[in-house]
Amino acid sequence: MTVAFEKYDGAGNDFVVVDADGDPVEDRAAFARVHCDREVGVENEAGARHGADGVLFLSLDADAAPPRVTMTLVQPDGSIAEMCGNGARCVAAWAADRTDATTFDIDTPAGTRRAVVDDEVAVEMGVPRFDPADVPLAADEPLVDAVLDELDGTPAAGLAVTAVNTGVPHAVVFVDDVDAVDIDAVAPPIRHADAFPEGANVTFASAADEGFRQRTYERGVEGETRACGTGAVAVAAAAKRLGRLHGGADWITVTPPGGDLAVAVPEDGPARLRGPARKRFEGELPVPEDDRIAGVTGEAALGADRLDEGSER
Ligand SMILES: N[C@@H](CCC[C@H](N)C(=O)O)C(=O)O
Repeated sequence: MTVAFEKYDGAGNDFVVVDADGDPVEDRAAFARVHCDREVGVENEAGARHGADGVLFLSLDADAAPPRVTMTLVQPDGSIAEMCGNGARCVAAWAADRTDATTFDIDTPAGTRRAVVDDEVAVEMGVPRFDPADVPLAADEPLVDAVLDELDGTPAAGLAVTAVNTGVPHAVVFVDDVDAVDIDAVAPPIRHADAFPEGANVTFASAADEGFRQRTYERGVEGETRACGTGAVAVAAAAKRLGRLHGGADWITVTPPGGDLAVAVPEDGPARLRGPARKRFEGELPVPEDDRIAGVTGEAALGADRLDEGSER
């Protein structure tokens, strides 16, 4: 059995998109594990890049005003993310490709988010939260620019971490140069720290001309992605809290490896995230049974098995 899919990306954060209305995928976690695999997953249009940062299962109510989309992001390890900023922007682009509308309400596990499509896509991201119960954080006080003793003896020792929830938990670390960070070594001890009972995405930021450069190691992907929207908002929110935002501009530029994102974190309202999002290609994908796809090589099955090991938060 196969299912129709489209591939979208938002500033390089890429997703397999499946219309959930009438979709035959019963085991969504198995589907995501197999097709997101960066070695053997879905190929891009040039055959140059495999896999994806997640699968968006979407249900569109085009008759609502504005049209509504229910969004479920299943990550490469099979977990469901409460929110995804670039995913939400891809959702709006997907809905705009199917309707005459330019404004959409997107229902996510983190709440409903309003998105507007023009030459780019802007999405409302909620108010960043620092309270320990909201992150969540195993602490009585917010974790702001603090060194965690539990990181002693790890490659992350001595780094100052700010914890913030921008729909999902982020640990933000400001460094002099994000490109100098050995992210696969430094991020995992923070991502799995006891301070974060549900784990955390780990976002590194360094000051740039009009904002910040960003690199994020994502929970659920268990690796670095080319962009992360909740991470970009986390950088701006943490920078604001720490007095690192200068100039008073409404919007700042946050630049992950995949392209520029614009972020606003006003005093009195939800954060906003703006940037490119577009469809790349489409096709049909086999629906796996028990993490295996009939007719796909043993290498694919090995990839799926390997990802099983990382499926716990
Ligand atoms: N790439 C996303 C974030 C997805 C969620 C994250 N991996 C988690 O499990 O918290 C974004 O653009 O925000």
